[in-house]
Amino acid sequence: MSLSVEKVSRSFSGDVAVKDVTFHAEKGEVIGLLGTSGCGKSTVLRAISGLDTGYEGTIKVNGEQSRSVNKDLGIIFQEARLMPWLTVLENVYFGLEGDKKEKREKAIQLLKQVGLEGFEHYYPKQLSGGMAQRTAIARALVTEPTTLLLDEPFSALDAFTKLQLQDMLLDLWNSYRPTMVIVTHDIDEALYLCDRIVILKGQPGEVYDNIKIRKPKPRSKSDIELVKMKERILKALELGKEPLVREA
Ligand SMILES: Nc1ncnc2c1ncn2[C@@H]1O[C@H](COP(=O)(O)OP(=O)(O)OP(=O)(O)O)[C@@H](O)[C@H]1O
Repeated sequence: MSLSVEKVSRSFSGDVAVKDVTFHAEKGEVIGLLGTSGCGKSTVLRAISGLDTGYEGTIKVNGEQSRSVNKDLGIIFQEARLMPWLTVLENVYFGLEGDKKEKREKAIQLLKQVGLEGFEHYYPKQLSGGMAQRTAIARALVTEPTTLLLDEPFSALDAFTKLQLQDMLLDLWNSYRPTMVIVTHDIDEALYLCDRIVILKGQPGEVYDNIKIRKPKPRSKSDIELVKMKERILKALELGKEPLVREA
């Protein structure tokens, strides 16, 4: 098991934000954490990342208990969070250790893969939102993490750029095969990218449904099975209180 989240609960000042959240990912599996605003998606992701350690329960990444920020993890946020005084290239290799020439070569290769060849010496203020996010994705992948955590990575982008970056992420996943957890509000995005969708619901947020998607990728957005799953997810987000399925 590449990622195991077992009965994770988190309270803030006595208020329970998420309760007994459990799900698992095989190596290279792409998990979508889906749910309405405030149900605790980012709270769960922060616990997995090791940025937050105040939770109850157990999280294991590659079999190891995760209680601190881990080199095996790459994190991508909604905003690119680049360092403004560094170039695109320097931002990408900043966290790498070792020989400078090798670091630069690795970063240049990643920048090529995210479509930023020729922009290596730009500064963040010269980039569009999509270019900044491409840089952030290159930075997260340059260390070749086994696990990539993405917190609403495309939600600040325009619709067209978002579709382009979803395809780019699929290509990168094909090259590096990290296990991924993507927090999103966007059902279409989850159905396009994910092998499993975990639906959180309620306050405190609990796992309401856990749907395995066996369709090979890339997928057609009008695929009839995916359309049916979308209906199931919409229903899950609107109706009912009891969990449907713990894990398919
Ligand atoms: N550091 C914190 N201190 C206090 N409360 C917090 C903290 N982090 C999260 N919460 C609370 O936990 C609950 C879940 O928040 P979280 O951001 O995880 O939800 P979310 O599903 O990611 O929401 P959104 O989709 O709007 O980003 C909310 O009620 C939020 O106010």
